[in-house]
Amino acid sequence: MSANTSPTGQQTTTATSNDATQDSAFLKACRREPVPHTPVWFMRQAGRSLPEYLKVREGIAMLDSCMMPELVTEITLQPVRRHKVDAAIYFSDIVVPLKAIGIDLDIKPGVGPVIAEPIRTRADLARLRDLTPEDVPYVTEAIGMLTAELGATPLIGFAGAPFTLASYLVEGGPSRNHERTKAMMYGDPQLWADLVDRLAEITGAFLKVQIEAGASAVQLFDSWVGALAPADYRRAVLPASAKVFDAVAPYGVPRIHFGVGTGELLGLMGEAGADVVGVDWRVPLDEAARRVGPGKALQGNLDPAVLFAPTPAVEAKTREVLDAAAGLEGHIFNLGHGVMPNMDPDALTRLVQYVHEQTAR
Ligand SMILES: Cc1c2[nH]c(c1CCC(=O)O)Cc1[nH]c(c(CCC(=O)O)c1C)Cc1[nH]c(c(CCC(=O)O)c1C)Cc1[nH]c(c(C)c1CCC(=O)O)C2
Repeated sequence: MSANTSPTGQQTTTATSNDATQDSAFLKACRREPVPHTPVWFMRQAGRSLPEYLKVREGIAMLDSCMMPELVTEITLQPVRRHKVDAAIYFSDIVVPLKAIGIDLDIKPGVGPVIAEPIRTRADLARLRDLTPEDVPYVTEAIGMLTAELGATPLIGFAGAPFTLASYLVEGGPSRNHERTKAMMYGDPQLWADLVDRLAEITGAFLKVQIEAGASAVQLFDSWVGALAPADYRRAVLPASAKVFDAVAPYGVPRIHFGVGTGELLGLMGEAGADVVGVDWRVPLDEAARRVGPGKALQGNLDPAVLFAPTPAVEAKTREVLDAAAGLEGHIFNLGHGVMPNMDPDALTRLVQYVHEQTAR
């Protein structure tokens, strides 16, 4: 590692300045440079299906675990050791920055984030104060430990995008139809715009903390934005997501943008400012590339449920993904959404090996 100067003028020692990390297949693919093999990582690879994860998490609540740097380091490293994936993703959750600024919330096992007092009025907005690095000291500490341990393997930082965070905050928890969220978006456009703008500020600040600490790429999860039509996305969401990407642009680290059911939004999600667009399994990657347009890498997109089929079927479906990606300038292999809790970890390890073998150049 060597010292470099961050856009804020501070001297930092980060993984972004590590030549071996910069030469990794993952970062090369993000930059659309030639790679020795197609890089692979899995959304939600940390935790969930790994017995060693369940063991270290025993008796520790999800949100508490996110604030324990040594535990975060161990959990983040587990899938790298086991599966030999090409990148690590920082173990945390999209609601951590909200908790850090004082929003009363919890992550309920089997349910997801639950907000004690939802954000529904202009007065409620005042509870969404700015986030500073001092609010999340455990993030800086854990990422420092991680980049030292990871060596050449890049660390991906992440955050929830304004729409997906707003949905949890307005609904008060997980939602199938996002009724209250859309009611605010259509019924009080100014309040909605102010809410997502506030969330963009917080999210941008949270990603900056992760990059300053040593993350070499960031992913913005807009998991539930596929619920919107393109015109509504363009008007009510794109400006806020673009603000997040603009906030981290000066660092020059690759920015990945992902959502589920976003086939009709892929072009707009690229326009919001991503360098890499994540694609779920519903759109083949060659078609996704046409929708996104030139100048961006793609990430995806094996249907996670395929991992429950026998190995020959997994390999056949993986081959389809690789064939569709053959003409792309930059491809990062991933699932079309996250690892599921009851997935066989060995199937994931075999999948990494298979993609590496099939794409060795
Ligand atoms: C929508 C969303 C959330 N959190 C996240 C998203 C976006 C990704 C996506 O679309 O899947 C992102 C997330 N959450 C978690 C990570 C860490 C990295 C990783 O797992 O690889 C990441 C990247 C840990 C977690 N976040 C959560 C767990 C499981 C809880 C536990 O292990 O106790 C983990 C490992 C909890 C959580 N948190 C959230 C949900 C829907 C859940 C699942 C609830 C459940 O089914 O139990 C909100």
